[in-house]
Amino acid sequence: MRIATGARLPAGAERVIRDEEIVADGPVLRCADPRRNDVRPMGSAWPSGATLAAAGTAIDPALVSLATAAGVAAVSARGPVRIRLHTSGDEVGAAGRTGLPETAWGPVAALFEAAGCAVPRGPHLPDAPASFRAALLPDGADVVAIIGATGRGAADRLRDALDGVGATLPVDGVDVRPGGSLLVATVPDGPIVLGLGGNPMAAVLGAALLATPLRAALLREAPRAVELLPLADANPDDRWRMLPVEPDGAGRWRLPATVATPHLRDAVGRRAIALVPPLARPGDLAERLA
Ligand SMILES: Nc1nc2c(c(=O)[nH]1)N[C@H]1C(S)=C(S)[C@@H](COP(=O)(O)OP(=O)(O)OC[C@H]3O[C@@H](n4cnc5c(N)ncnc54)[C@H](O)[C@@H]3O)O[C@H]1N2
Ligand code: MOO
Repeated sequence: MRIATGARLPAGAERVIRDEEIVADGPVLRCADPRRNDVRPMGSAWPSGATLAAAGTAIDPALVSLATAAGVAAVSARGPVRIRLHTSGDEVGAAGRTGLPETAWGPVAALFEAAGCAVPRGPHLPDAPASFRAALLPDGADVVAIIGATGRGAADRLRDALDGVGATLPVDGVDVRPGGSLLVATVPDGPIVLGLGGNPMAAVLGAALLATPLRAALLREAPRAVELLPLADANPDDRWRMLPVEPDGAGRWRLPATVATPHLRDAVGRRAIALVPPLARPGDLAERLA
């Protein structure tokens, strides 16, 4: 009897032989190999009760497909991490010669979104204590991220606002540049607060550094190995650097010669962001952050 691939086994049949394995001998169909059998018994892919993905596995399209194949109609999941993202500073977005165009929210949001986070836009925060105090109020966001105001300048109200709500700062600056001026604070009964350096490149690189570990910690994901990129160029700097990088087409990754922080010129078209060790030489490895 002829059946289509994937059809149910007809009642009484014992074997399924592929069309190309069959030799027709008049009305009789013969199979050269007597062991050949293409029946796929129900439940043969994995034993009943098997764990198909460990707890803490990130949900990706393959996992959704696998759950569907296994007849699993619902899974319980954590996330996505909700990051309310604000810009700050009186000069940012202001009209006239003192104003600067706002150029950091979009790329920072894109980075957090690429890491699987939901990124609602918070209001722009003028340099006034009340605006920063309001931003720290809980509203269901897991994280409040603020671009700018990490510094200790007269206009930087974030630290005062954090003091006012009794926040602690587990991270207050990271020895890496650019973008090392970032801070991470926890507010009692409130959100986690990220302060990202205000220069757009600093904000983007700081977000790249924090996005994946933050998501992994908040969602209690199973730890995963980092991705390492072999470098095509040296890092002459004796400090850690975060840099937009691009493949050289021969298995290594090129570093930009310079990185300006007030704009993203040196990030345009770059396929990854790497954390490059001090004095790295060509062939050394750098962690891929994004
Ligand atoms: N006395 C010192 N001042 C500064 C130093 C320093 O070492 N000593 N470091 C500079 C560096 S590097 C950085 S990064 C910043 C970090 O300070 P903040 O995080 O408080 O950043 P802001 O002062 O708010 O902004 C810095 C710069 O970026 C512009 N900005 C801010 N937000 C945006 C936006 N959304 N779009 C476009 N541009 C933005 C802002 O106008 C400032 O020009 O501290 C430096 N100062
Ligand atoms: O440290 Mo700033 O973060 O270099 O631009």
